[in-house]
Amino acid sequence: MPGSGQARGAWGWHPLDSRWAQRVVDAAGVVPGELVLDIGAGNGALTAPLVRAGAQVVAVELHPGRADRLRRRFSDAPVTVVRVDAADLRLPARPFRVISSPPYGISTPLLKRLLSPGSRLVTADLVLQRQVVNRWVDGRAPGAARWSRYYDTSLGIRLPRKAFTPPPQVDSAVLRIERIRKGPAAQR
Ligand SMILES: C[S@@+](CC[C@H](N)C(=O)[O-])C[C@H]1O[C@@H](n2cnc3c(N)ncnc32)[C@H](O)[C@@H]1O
Repeated sequence: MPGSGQARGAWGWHPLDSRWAQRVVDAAGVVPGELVLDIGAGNGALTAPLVRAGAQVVAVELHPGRADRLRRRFSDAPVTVVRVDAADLRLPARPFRVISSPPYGISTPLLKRLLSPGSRLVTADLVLQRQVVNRWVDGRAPGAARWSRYYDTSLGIRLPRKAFTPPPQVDSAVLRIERIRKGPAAQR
């Protein structure tokens, strides 16, 4: 499969209700001017409250129609829309945050990428399947021995199924990741 986003069914989605999107952004505590990646931005459910919070947003969206709609919707806002597979995303060279509700099917490769050596990730607030969040919080996720030296993980807000339309079959929560120490390449 050329990119995880092109897997069968990857375009099926569960957009976040705008009130829940606002809660996710409020809980993340954005400081105006921060660089925030919204990965799998869809129609901009999280992008909109991020803009209101004063973030400089990079909205990553692979679907061509959704990427076009994002460009039109946020043409007057500090939003850069990037149409790319999240698996191939080039990470910013300066410190950045991620606040996103990505497709659940790409959670693991996305997290591996964000936590890879040299990443300037400062925090991530990711809406994920609750089981996946538990694995990351309990230190059972792949590569924990390495990344847990540099990052803390914790359970953020829990989202009821009705926070999405249509409601998914699984429970969701925010996985909060915070850098505690600079990684080897980031120290240079
Ligand atoms: C679960 S939806 C969430 C949309 C939006 N963040 C929200 O909360 O309403 C995930 C989005 O990721 C996009 N997507 C799917 N695979 C992708 C990939 N590999 N790279 C980037 N975006 C992808 C889908 O088109 C969809 O818009």
